[in-house]
Amino acid sequence: MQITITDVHKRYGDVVALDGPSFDIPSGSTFGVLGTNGAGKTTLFELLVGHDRPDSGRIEVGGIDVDAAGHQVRERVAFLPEHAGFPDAMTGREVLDVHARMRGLEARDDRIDDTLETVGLTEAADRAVSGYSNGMGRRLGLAAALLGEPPVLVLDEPTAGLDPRGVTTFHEIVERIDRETDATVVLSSHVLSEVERLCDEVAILEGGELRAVGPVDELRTASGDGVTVVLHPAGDRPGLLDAVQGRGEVTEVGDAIEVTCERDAAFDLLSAVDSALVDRFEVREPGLEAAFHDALADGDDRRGDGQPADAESTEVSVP
Ligand SMILES: Nc1ncnc2c1ncn2[C@@H]1O[C@H](COP(=O)(O)OP(=O)(O)OP(=O)(O)O)[C@@H](O)[C@H]1O
Repeated sequence: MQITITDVHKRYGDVVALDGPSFDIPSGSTFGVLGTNGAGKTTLFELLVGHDRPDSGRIEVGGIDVDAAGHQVRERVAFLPEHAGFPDAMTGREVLDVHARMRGLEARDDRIDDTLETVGLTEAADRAVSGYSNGMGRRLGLAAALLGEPPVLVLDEPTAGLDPRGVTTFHEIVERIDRETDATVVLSSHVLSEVERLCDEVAILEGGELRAVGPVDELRTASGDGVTVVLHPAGDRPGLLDAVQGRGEVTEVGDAIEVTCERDAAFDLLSAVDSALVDRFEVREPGLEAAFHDALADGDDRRGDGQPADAESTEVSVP
């Protein structure tokens, strides 16, 4: 089921949470929403699942406007919020039974058994949720979302806080959903390797704006490889700046001068400077991480500050 996001704006008081992103999420894809902290990912998801309304713009799920027909959309879209809680005294099976009844699902017992199996909670189904680990709780949340076999599944940072084994289990479940169903899965994550593994396409948000969107393979290739040469000038700094000018992207970072260029141009750059001034090389492989940083840097350039984004705003986990 295709999702279309068109020029969506949302403010909370003075804070602009979404500033007009427009993109399509193809039917049946696994789609990643990436971004810095506060980029607007959760806000977008809250609007997408009909929990909140945009100030302007439009989100359509399978051609239906979420704002105009939220109840129809809620039947099609299941949401795993970042922090899903369950009553401690209930068992996993009881939690799913309540969810199934609330949605008026038929053949509840069979569906619950199947879903418990899908998320690997069959053994723990009749234990109280209070004894579940963090990862089991997340899988129970996913099971609740999956019960009605939704055509759209929205997962907000589904693996945040899970240990490596929990993360792997979650990845395997999402991959199985991708393989075995036609569901459109939309997930957010700060873990770029996770998005690279699971997602066909991604959108990159920053400050509520869309910075990049497209198939993971294309973004990865477009990012290209490159080399950053870090120079420590001794004495003639203007002369060194002159020598590197036009040989790459030149940035002054404290005392250092950093020049980023394509791999093939690195030899010309190095022959233009005294090798004693070269502090180190950083070789960048093409990949989603490079694409992510490129997208944020493009946004900085458009804003005209020319500075790399600050440490907080570029926080991403790259295991
Ligand atoms: N209910 C709210 N009231 C006030 N401000 C809000 C509210 N919800 C979100 N915001 C603000 O809107 C901006 C976008 O927040 P959002 O939670 O959508 O970002 P995010 O990309 O999900 O961030 P994170 O990666 O840290 O979870 C932030 O500046 C946030 O502080």
